[in-house]
Amino acid sequence: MLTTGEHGVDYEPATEGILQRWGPIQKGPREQSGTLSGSEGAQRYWKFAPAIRATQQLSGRENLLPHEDTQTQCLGSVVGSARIPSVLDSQQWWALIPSPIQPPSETELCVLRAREQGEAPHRTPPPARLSSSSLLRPSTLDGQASLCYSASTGQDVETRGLRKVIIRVNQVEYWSAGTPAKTPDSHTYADKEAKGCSARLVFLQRLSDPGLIFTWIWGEAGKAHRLSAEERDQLLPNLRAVGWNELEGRDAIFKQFHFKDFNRAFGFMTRVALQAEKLDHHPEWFNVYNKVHITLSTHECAGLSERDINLASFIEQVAVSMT
Ligand SMILES: C[C@H](O)[C@H](O)[C@H]1CNC2=NC(N)=NC(=O)C2=N1
Repeated sequence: MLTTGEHGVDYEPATEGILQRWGPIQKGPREQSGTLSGSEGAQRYWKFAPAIRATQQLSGRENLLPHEDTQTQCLGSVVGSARIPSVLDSQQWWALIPSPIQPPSETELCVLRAREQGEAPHRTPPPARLSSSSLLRPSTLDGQASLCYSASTGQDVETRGLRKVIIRVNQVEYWSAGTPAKTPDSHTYADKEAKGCSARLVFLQRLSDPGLIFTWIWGEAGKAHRLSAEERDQLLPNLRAVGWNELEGRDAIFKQFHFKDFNRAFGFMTRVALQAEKLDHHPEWFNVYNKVHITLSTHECAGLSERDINLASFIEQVAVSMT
């Protein structure tokens, strides 16, 4: 849908909450939109208006003036854009500009469809070339949230281009204070007062870094609960589509993974193990040579909980990056 902006130039408004491919991140000094003048300025402003507005929404700051001098690209959610201190100047702001050129990839479409069906995990895992994908969603915070991500190479996240991760809970910014020299590979936000708050996550990365995958995982502060029939209808189809099956006689899900060799199988298990420990949620598994069989269930509630769905989704992403 095209909308006519204040300056009479058409632009496509951003649709909040929908995963889109973003164009170059435009870096610029803080400026008021009033300093933009002439048709070219207006055109550029309105072309970028959705992203700029999203930036304002998120940052609570006034307009940005984008200009093109960076190779950096980003995939993200239209939940907005992020205030990203650049390497050069921590006071600079960044805007994420949605690219009108590239249509969404099949994977993104799958993610979109999955989201439409209730924001369940990936239907199709992201291919290696896709630099990012996400279970990103504005969500209700239940006291604790974890953000984790994995990279397909052993390089640390900083060299892979991640600059900043921001989570906002009720407009308050968490996890973004300062410019970390190296972003840790997971964050946990925990606040029992935050129950029922809405939270959003924003991230950036360079397009040249394939395989860096983010998972946005909502943990639970309280006791795990067995998924209701309704929750299962919503969450399980996407996992079934990628080979997870419910066990008979036990409330658990199961999948067999095959890798090229033991190295990959064990690398996969190592990464899953580290994440499992972080989440304090552990798989039951079996490995022989290149095969890994995994069963997920939550002991605490003697059945399937959202923790299993989240862990399965993480496991999927790791498995894809190993093949
Ligand atoms: C004490 C510890 O937090 C619990 O035993 C955790 C550890 N890992 C777990 N993993 C699984 N799959 N289910 C659990 O209930 C569980 N509980």
